Amino acid sequence: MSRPVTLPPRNASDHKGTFGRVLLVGGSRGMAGSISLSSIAALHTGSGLVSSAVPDVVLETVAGFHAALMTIGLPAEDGRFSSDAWESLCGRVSTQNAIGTGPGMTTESGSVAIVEGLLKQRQTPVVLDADALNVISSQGWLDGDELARGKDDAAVVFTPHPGELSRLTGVPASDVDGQVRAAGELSKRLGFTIVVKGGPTRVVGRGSDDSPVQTYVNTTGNPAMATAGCGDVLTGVITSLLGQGLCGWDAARLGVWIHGRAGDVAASRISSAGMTAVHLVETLALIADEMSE
Ligand SMILES: NC(=O)C1=CN([C@@H]2O[C@H](COP(=O)(O)OP(=O)(O)OC[C@H]3O[C@@H](n4cnc5c(N)ncnc54)[C@H](OP(=O)(O)O)[C@@H]3O)[C@@H](O)[C@H]2O)[C@@H](O)CC1
Ligand SMILES: Nc1ncnc2c1ncn2[C@@H]1O[C@H](COP(=O)(O)OP(=O)(O)O)[C@@H](O)[C@H]1O
Ligand SMILES: [Mg+2]
Repeated sequence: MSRPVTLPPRNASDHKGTFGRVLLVGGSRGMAGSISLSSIAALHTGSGLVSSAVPDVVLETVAGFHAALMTIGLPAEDGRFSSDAWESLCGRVSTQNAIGTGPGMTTESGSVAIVEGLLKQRQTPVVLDADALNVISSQGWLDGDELARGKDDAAVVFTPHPGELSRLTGVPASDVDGQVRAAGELSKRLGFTIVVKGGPTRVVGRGSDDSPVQTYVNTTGNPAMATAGCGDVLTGVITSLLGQGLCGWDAARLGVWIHGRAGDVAASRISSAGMTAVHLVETLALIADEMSE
């Protein structure tokens, strides 16, 4: 198996705290499934403690998807985060080993405040996906270098699909090479790791502060994964691996590898046309040990 990096084996003395406390922030009325998939994916790839912070109106729905999940209801308006949601969330940020945000959260004012708050803090590693990326492009936050990460700052990982990457960089989704180049420039300028999703997925970033920006081409995954929610699952996987102590570059490479591997196993056990993101997230639990030494 050509895993890009491995996790250490579990020791007899390990406890849930050993494997990280992570938080997934997102969802809205109508898109409660997205952040639930991310959260369950984090549980199924080894995180010790997983919480979902969601608009209060969808708390019961999200909690009902998985008994091991903890849920935090944040202030909501019209089914989505209201502008004071960040105020309720910000005190929890430093208690987490990693945070993933974006799936299903819309780009309204409550989400803008959450994404801004998570980008301004530099202590907790973050994964930004879906509407979190759409907020960043609509606000023009990548225009300057204000968000650039230094060597003591926690990792930032972006997980755009080609449509989201086009909004971030202006390079059309049809220009795959141009998108990877633009992601490389962004990564070099800001110090982020960028997952350019597709078939195949590429990870652009650097392993350490002094190494140049590199591109890793993933070897797993298939078009059976072209079904709603498979990207939401990836958000949770990478968040989980950051929470287990991997750097952005390693978490993203191992994350896309195990995610694609689960997609390959699910497609062969179910069917290419019939597998869904629910099958994908269930399969992750069956094969998660393939990430370990
Ligand atoms: N169960 C749930 O709750 C789920 C909720 N979800 C939530 O829905 C929200 C909207 O997210 P989204 O990704 O569906 O829509 P959007 O950001 O408008 O992107 C689509 C645009 O990009 C373009 N595009 C070009 N190439 C592409 C490519 N390879 N892959 C994908 N797109 C590609 C594409 O072009 P076209 O298809 O027209 O060719 C189109 O113009 C978000 O909050 C998300 O988290 C989902 O996660 C699903 C499960
Ligand atoms: N043809 C394909 N080959 C390999 N992987 C794919 C293919 N189509 C989709 N995927 C994978 O599925 C995921 C889709 O992500 P995304 O578009 O964000 O979905 P969603 O927002 O519905 O969850 C990505 O990880 C992508 O790499
Ligand atoms: Mg997505």
